[in-house]
Amino acid sequence: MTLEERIDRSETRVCTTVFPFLTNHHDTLFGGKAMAIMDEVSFMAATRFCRKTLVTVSSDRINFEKAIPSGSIIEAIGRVDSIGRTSLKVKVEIYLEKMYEEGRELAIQGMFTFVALDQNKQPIPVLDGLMLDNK
Ligand SMILES: CC(=O)SCCNC(=O)CCNC(=O)[C@H](O)C(C)(C)COP(=O)(O)OP(=O)(O)OC[C@H]1O[C@@H](n2cnc3c(N)ncnc32)[C@H](O)[C@@H]1OP(=O)(O)O
Repeated sequence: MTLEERIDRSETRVCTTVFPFLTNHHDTLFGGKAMAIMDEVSFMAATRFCRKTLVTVSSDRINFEKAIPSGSIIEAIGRVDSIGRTSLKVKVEIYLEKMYEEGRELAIQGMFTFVALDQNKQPIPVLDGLMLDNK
């Protein structure tokens, strides 16, 4: 498998309905809940990519571009964006769909960085043991 194929295969999508337990006093998706969804979907994508123990080390520039009303459907997509030595970055986008209309739009995006750790919680190379083709 090539690196690009491994990235494609590990792309992770999670859909959920914005029910009231996810909203704020504006009746829109609470930013902190959105960030939790983004952390989890990016964690799953990163783990599926390298199958190693990972911790979140940072999140970069999360842009809340559109408010997401209660009662919407959202889809969070996590995809490995770049790979360092012991860390990797995952781009996350959240798309907003209205329940009774076709189409969707990008509402939130951000980047999450994870570090691969060994049993002693020390950073280890992300790509070690992945048997990648050079194709
Ligand atoms: C899934 C979860 O819920 S995890 C819970 C939340 N996360 C945590 O508790 C993690 C707590 N943090 C830690 O344990 C430590 O910071 C560690 C182990 C992640 C990193 O320790 P460090 O001493 O910084 O390790 P080190 O300096 O070797 O850096 C390791 C890698 O992380 C990268 N890194 C470290 N800090 C940051 C940062 N703030 N932002 C981006 N990358 C970073 C480094 O550039 C390096 O990447 P590279 O090898 O690809 O070049």
